[in-house]
Amino acid sequence: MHQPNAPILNSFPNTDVLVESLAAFTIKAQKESLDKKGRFTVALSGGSLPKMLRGLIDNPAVKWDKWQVFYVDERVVPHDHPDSNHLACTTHLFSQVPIPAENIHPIDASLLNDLEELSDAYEKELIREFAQKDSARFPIFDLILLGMGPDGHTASLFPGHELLTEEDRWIAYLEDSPKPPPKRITFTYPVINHASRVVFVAAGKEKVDTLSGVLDRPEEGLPSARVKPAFPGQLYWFVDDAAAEKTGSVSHFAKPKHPIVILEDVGKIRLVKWFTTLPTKAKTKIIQDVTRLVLARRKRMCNVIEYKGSKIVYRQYASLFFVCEIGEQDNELLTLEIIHRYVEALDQYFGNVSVIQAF
Ligand SMILES: O=C(O)[C@H](O)[C@@H](O)[C@H](O)[C@H](O)COP(=O)(O)O
Repeated sequence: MHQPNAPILNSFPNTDVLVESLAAFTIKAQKESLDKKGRFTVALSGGSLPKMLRGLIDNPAVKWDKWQVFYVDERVVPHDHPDSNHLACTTHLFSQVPIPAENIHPIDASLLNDLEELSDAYEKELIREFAQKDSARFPIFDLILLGMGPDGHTASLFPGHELLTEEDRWIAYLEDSPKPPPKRITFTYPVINHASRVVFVAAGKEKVDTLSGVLDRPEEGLPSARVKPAFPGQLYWFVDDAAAEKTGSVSHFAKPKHPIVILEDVGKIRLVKWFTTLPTKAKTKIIQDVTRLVLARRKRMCNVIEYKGSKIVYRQYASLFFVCEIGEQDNELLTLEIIHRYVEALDQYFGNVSVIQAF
């Protein structure tokens, strides 16, 4: 039996870039699912997540009529209650896009007084969608989007709660949620961990310690660290740099002191990521120098160029050059490896990274 795939961590300088990348990722997942089976099954969380999906609004690539949307967890309140996750998703997303109402699956608001019936009814709603199509024992969602609370909870699975060990039910309920409101229903781990893709979205410095705990010390068993989609499922993290600040898993890659540049062979800059604050003039000069030096290289030449007390390390992939400026003491072979890993990660999202349009 295969071990679960290692999580893929993406850290972005701010939420706007995160939102854009999350939308691109979702559209790619949608395409893969539609190509395979003509529909796209998605589960959404509450909290800050609905707002993070704004990159999908006005995006012609989204085939809303093919989406079937469920809620990872829901607070047991009427649909128009300010605590309702369905209301949050409707306000921030569904009311602004052409999704057919029947493709959205909220809880049955007539059952709010009976949590057992409410969760059973939601489980049946899932069964109607998934049974005989994707799965028998557990549904296989194409995409589950999760948030993470500062205590490490995800969905409505809280630290130390008995639901962390639920193995049979698809949907469980709780009446003692530490995060208000106390009454909720939630996907269980078997459902989350059977998905094809699970994405955590976490931004802000209040998540920094928890994120480091979840990624660097998963053995501590925080609820978010228990999300490990079964092979071939894949777990992704979309976070901002503020949340990733202490995470060892990215520090070697996402925190170099110098820029990373993606340059097209015709001299066009495709992407620049700075890790230091410099005046615009100085940045422009560095980019001009890097472009000139790299494009003047012939194929067989060494991939390292000395540059004003630092080193420029580059690798060419088809028409794209991936360039890093590193310090004199930094290891160029390691940098070449890091570039390669970066290209592999990009490949996973966008397909062939040599296809310029992907950027
Ligand atoms: O209904 C809920 O409360 C959520 O589904 C919950 O699991 C949420 O995703 C996290 O608490 C993160 O919330 P933030 O993104 O607001 O921090």
